[in-house]
Amino acid sequence: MSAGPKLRELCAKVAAQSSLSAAHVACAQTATPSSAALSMTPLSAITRLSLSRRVPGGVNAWRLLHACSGSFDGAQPSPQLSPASSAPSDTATVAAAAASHSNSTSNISISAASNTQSNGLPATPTHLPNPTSQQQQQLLHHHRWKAPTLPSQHSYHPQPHHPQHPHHHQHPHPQHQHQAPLLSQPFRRPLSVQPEAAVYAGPSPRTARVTLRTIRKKYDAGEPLTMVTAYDYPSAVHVDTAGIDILLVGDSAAMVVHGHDTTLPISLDDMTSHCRAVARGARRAFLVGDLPFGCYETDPRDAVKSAVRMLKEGGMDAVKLEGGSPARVEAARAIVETGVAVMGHVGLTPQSVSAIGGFRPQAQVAEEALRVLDQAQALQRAGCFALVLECVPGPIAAGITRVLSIPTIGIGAGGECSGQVLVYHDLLGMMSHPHHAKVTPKFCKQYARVGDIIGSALQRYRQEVEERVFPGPQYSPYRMPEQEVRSLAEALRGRGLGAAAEAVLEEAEKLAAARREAAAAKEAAAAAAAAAGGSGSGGGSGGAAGGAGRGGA
Ligand SMILES: Nc1nc(=O)c2c([nH]1)NC[C@@H]1CN(c3ccc(C(=O)N[C@@H](CCC(=O)O)C(=O)O)cc3)CN21
Ligand SMILES: CC(C)C(=O)C(=O)O
Repeated sequence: MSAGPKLRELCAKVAAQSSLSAAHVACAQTATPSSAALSMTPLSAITRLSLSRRVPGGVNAWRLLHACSGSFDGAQPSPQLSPASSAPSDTATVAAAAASHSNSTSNISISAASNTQSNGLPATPTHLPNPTSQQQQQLLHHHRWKAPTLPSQHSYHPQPHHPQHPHHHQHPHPQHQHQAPLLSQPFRRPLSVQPEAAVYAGPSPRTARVTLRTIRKKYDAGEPLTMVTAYDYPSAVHVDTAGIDILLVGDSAAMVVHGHDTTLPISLDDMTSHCRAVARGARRAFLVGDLPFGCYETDPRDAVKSAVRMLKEGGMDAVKLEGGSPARVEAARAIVETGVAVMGHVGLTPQSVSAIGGFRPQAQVAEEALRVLDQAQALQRAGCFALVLECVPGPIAAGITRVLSIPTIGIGAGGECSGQVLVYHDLLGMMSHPHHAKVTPKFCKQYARVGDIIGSALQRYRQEVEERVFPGPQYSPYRMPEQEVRSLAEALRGRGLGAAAEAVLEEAEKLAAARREAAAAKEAAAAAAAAAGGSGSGGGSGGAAGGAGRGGA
């Protein structure tokens, strides 16, 4: 199955361009019969797949190539190999070139020996048969979820992500997969109509998920726990990829997402919907779903039912409930006894806003502080794995944290808690408009002013549309062959639609002229770069030339 020296040479080029060691790109001629039998992938299939889908950053092409070239050293991908760099798409391009050079029937094989991670587990699919590109894509989807999870780890090093294309991925929830297939169905079932470009699938998961054990280890080691709220897919992706330990689908969604003034109106149905979206976006963080007002207070059995829904329908790992009164402690105990992890919440409990008379700081007198402490201890005895302490003075939080043997997660509770939580929109400065300033609590630090960025982007878009700057030729990608344009114009005239024919011809000519201009500018830039660099890589200008050719009127 020798593919000839040309393919070998091009494979070396693939390795060079992608910062892979040449050994990783094992060509067919070096494969032993057994490894060859294990892993034959027609490169032409990769070519078709990677070129047929215009995925910015070449994410999918990258993954395919990854799958076909064996594993990289160790479990962590090198930055060059992440979709954040341009290397993947280059790699795909060179691989495509290799395929066409060595004719489309050449095979590339994977060295079976190299296809394990440093933990000894298989890294990526070793066997890819010879299906259509669509089948091949599905196959990769299938294999992706077989990626092994590493043992629990403490320190998390966020991997570089493509800035515009954060790792989109479904939530694998491996433990659900093994324990109860039913639980995982809404989150991992591939769409029956799988889209051509699996942009939302992202690279295969490589990081261990945060579990109760991870949380316990961090707590025991005195390392601060991090928690942030998320309410939908993009916020979950952001929080998760930032390496936050715990992702809380908070009932603050009622306020920051739905625009209510309190958290009371949100329903359990709404919350499970938020949870599902979050579960699809998070792959590492421990997921906690807030039980909304009214779904757990009446009876411990209601509490259990609601909690079970949060896991079963919402894909959460645990639930949170507010309050430390005896009835709440009973509810917490009943849920824990059902086998669902519970996070408690004392201090300011926003669901009691009606009784409290506002979102006020709590436990500012000793007697009240002792009551909060009693509640915290009762919740711990009921089996809660952690507690949120909200809006209490730092010293009270410090005392409670010292006395408990489960972690406290503070919000407006000073720096001595075992961890901290903030609302996503608050810390990002999403609501920086003065109107919202009054609903952003004093304890929130704004780490950005994302609301300003969003506002100015939207204004620029509006302006460009109003001035007909957008879309322009650059964002008008769909072409019609010259011949077809002429036929269309003729047909339109035949129907007495001369004005429409004029419009067709004018726009076609305008776009063609813009393409010619762009191609000329690209060639000039390439020439200048070659003149300046001397040993430039001489980037392919075939596309530009083709464009100019097609555009010629
Ligand atoms: N965006 C947002 N961030 C939050 O932290 C948050 C929510 N929403 N919704 C649910 C609860 C409500 N929270 C809040 C909301 C406001 C204050 C606040 O501004 N308190 C004032 C006192 C107000 C009063 O006395 O009435 C303060 O000075 O702390 C505190 C916590 C915390 N949670
Ligand atoms: C503020 C946090 C702790 C919360 O409960 C929520 O976001 O609903």
